[in-house]
Amino acid sequence: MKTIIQLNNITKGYNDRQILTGINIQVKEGDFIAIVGKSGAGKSTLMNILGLVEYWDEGEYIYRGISLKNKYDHYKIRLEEIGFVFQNYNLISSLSCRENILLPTLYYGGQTKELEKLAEQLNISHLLDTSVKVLSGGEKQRVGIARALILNPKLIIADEPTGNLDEENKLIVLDLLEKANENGCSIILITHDHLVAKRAKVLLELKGGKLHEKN
Ligand SMILES: Nc1ncnc2c1ncn2[C@@H]1O[C@H](COP(=O)(O)OP(=O)(O)OP(=O)(O)O)[C@@H](O)[C@H]1O
Repeated sequence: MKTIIQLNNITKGYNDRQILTGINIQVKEGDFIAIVGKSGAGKSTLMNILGLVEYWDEGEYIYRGISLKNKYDHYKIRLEEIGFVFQNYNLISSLSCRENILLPTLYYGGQTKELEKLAEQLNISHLLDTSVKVLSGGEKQRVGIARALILNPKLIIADEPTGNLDEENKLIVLDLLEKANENGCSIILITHDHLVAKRAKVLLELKGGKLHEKN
């Protein structure tokens, strides 16, 4: 399988405090990677760097064989290749589900997934014209996943996607991520939940600013 992202010895600190001390990871096509680690270990920081929303200090970020320049906005890769899912959903509450899902397409004239079909797969067709304000957590996260998938990303980066969900909705969201993975989308997620971690193909722990394989 082809490598999408490779990080070599990536470091990151805030105010002289080193958070990531040497991150090495390869994200390949078809991967489903879970990252666990204590609170404050730097998991979100790592995800933000992987998703090109935050800069790194030292080390190399290689995207599909090309070494990316630090301190440069790689918005095109972020927009066209990566879908984000968040624990607190990050939906715009004044908009409907349909409008939220279509947000990434406003800046992009390329190939999008058919909204109706996607909504059907995620079982939110009946909610498309409803305000996201009135949705349950599980429904909100399904809208969040639809928004992440609308531009056919190659990679989904999910920061605690099931953290706010009850058991039933957790399983629904996990099944949806697994289905996206079967359809060729690589997944990398952070979780505190061992059940979620077990469903991933690769489990890594962030500890002491480095990633360690965990079985
Ligand atoms: N923008 C920032 N400026 C200063 N410090 C920051 C910033 N972002 C994160 N930190 C610090 O970096 C450390 C790692 O934060 P991060 O959110 O990556 O951890 P985490 O492993 O995701 O934690 P949690 O599981 O609690 O969400 C924390 O001590 C945090 O306070």
